[in-house]
Amino acid sequence: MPDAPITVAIDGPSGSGKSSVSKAVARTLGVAYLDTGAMYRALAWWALDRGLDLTDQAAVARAAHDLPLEIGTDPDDVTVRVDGTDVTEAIRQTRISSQVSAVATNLDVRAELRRRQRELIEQARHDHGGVVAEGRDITTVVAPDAEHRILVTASEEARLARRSTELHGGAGAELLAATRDQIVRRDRDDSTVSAFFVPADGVVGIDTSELSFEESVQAVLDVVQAGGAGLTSPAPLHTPETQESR
Ligand SMILES: Nc1ncnc2c1ncn2[C@@H]1O[C@H](COP(=O)(O)OP(=O)(O)O)[C@@H](O)[C@H]1O
Ligand SMILES: Nc1ccn([C@H]2C[C@H](O)[C@@H](COP(=O)(O)OP(=O)(O)O)O2)c(=O)n1
Repeated sequence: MPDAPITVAIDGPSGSGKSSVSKAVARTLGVAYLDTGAMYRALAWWALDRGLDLTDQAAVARAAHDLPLEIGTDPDDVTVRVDGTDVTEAIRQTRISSQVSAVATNLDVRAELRRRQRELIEQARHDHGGVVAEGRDITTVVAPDAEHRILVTASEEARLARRSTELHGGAGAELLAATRDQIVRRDRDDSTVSAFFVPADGVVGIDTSELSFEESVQAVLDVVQAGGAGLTSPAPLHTPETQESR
């Protein structure tokens, strides 16, 4: 645990590596991990489960206020529950990925989830000495006062190849085409409400296109340590075998 509470805010487009890298960084620093994208996904899942039309902005905003969400902030147990149902796997389905932007571009939804995210960050700082929080607007809107702010990017080509390999086990032409909607179209929609392609003032950009997973984790840790994480004894990096992917 760090000497003084830290928040590491990490943003980036889909497939840049922010979730897997953030989780590994949280483990290494011994702090909590907050996947804010999982909160938008959980709301999309719940709204669909209740038969809502995701384009009905008022109904989805009401659902955001009522959402009975429990989200784990332990990097080794990122279970997401909605009204007691474990939706950890279900929220990663293509059905959700392809529709979640309709929820994430709803400004009333964003205000409510932002409020919850700030509470979770404060609680993690108090209970666990800090948090690595990742998403699209953490460095700019949710936690602009974070001790460390990083934008993780990668070329469109690298991001498509990673997601295709993760979802379909390969990155051939057909598989890349099938993945395009989930990366390119979704980022285009999401970028209408958040700026996550270019680092804002004071945010450090890390391009992972040419980096291995371990190098990406190290690059983030270097930024945190250069900024003074107040660590007593950093834990060793996790080996590739223990890396979790989604
Ligand atoms: N630097 C990297 N090099 C190669 N693959 C990576 C790298 N970072 C992440 N990955 C892999 O790419 C996939 C997408 O990463 P993920 O963390 O889910 O991205 P994001 O949260 O930005 O959408 C995962 O399978 C992950 O293991
Ligand atoms: N802070 C955030 C986090 C995610 N979102 C949106 C953007 C995405 O379409 C969804 C899901 O985010 P998630 O990070 O799980 O997406 P990836 O699959 O990692 O690209 O939520 C957001 O608008 N703001």
